[in-house]
Amino acid sequence: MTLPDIVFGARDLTLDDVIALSRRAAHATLDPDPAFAAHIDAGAALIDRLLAADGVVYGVTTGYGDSCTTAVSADLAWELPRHLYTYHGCGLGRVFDVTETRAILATRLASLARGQSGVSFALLRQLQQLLAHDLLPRIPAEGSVGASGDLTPLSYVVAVLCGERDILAGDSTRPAADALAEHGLVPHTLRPKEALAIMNGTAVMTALACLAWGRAAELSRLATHITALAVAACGGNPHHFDATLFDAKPHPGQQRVAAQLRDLLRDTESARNDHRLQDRYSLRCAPHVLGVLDDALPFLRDTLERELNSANDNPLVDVASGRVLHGGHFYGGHVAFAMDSLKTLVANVADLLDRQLALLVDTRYNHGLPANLSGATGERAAINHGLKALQIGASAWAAEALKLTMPASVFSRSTECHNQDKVSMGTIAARDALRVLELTEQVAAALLIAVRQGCALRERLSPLPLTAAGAAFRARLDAVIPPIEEDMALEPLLRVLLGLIREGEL
Ligand SMILES: N[C@@H](Cc1ccc(O)cc1)C(=O)O
Repeated sequence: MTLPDIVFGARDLTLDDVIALSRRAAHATLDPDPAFAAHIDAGAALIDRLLAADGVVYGVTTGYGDSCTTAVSADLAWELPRHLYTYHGCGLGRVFDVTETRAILATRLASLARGQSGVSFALLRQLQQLLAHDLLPRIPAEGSVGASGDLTPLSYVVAVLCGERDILAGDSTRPAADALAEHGLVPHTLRPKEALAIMNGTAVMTALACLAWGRAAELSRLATHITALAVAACGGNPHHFDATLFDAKPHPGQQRVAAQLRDLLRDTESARNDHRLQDRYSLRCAPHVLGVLDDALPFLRDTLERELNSANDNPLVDVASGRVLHGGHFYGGHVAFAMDSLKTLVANVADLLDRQLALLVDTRYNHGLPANLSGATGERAAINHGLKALQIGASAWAAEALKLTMPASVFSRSTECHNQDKVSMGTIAARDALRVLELTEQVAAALLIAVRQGCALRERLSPLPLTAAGAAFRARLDAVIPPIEEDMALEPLLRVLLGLIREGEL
């Protein structure tokens, strides 16, 4: 199968491009137009010219950050970049997985391809080659305050470009030098500003944010489908999602969720429930919970795509005016806000689904279904406990997700001798968001089992109010989830479902 090309330099990148590259579902290339290479090299040439003319360029002939008042002599300027990535080699924590690492490389390349970072085309080529050959730096996840960019994690990218440190190799690692040589790549010789240009930006948090956004969008759709089956299994009321009702409070995302529920649930007069006109909130207000996420996603996409397609290091070069522009675009405040918001929105989905499960297993609220949705009958019912532990597990995962919603951005610390005295913590927010997504996907996996079981049990009592689309989703679940008559250890099934959720196959 030939993969589609994503041509860096030819157009802006989308979130979907980053996701595709992270899954190796697309191939990274550089714009072959010689004008692109010339445009990039013009930035590096400007640094050379300024250096020759007045001898002082920040981060080239000076120390870094607070050390910018320390002069570096011309003969040491070429050694300086190696020191930058070397002293930042202090990351800890888990190591980013292959998907995250590919997204990080793609995100940094997108930024440098703007041509405002004063780097050479050869550096872009080397970065593109890492992606093309799937040579992925081993990057520890912790140690960035998210302003000054993701200095420490990105130092691992620079090191590998130069043939130092390690790349990922299955469950292990191997020396980058060997891997580069195997692919006929020569370690890159950094020009004076190049290490700073790679490290001094928001690529790690932005890459993680792109992946988180994709998973959240997927989850929003899945949670809506789960809700439809939860309403059906619980003997709930499809009329809660009436179109006229939702026109009265027309948040577009909320309306989309309600419309999707109408698409899945049949609201006939006979489906109306005379003795219980109003269901509990986790069913009745599902569009009001899921709709907030759905309404936020387009806005968050805009924010993240702007960051993705920005020159976000410091200093920047403006070739047209021949100026070096000193600023703070490495500050990831927008990504921090996006991820702090996203994790709250997603954790609310975990909570909603957990509450739906609590209704389904409880004979006081599930309107006629057996306790814990156990399928066992007769004498055997006494020893079977059905989904009792699954509900406890879902509550544990939901609680852990909710606990992680503390905003990261408010924990700014003054760092680096008070040069970086206000920082974004965007990378921590993005890592939180990914963890919250993981936990919420676990809750969703539990609900898939519960609604599949609940629908089968409800059908013994009355027909399900499902449309063709609703029935098709139910059939999809029936194909992967067995009915649970006798108690079973559900971990293997949960892991299969998690895989399907993450591949977007439900
Ligand atoms: N982010 C700083 C540069 C910097 C780089 C490395 C450091 O260790 C500290 C600071 C700036 O551009 O102002």
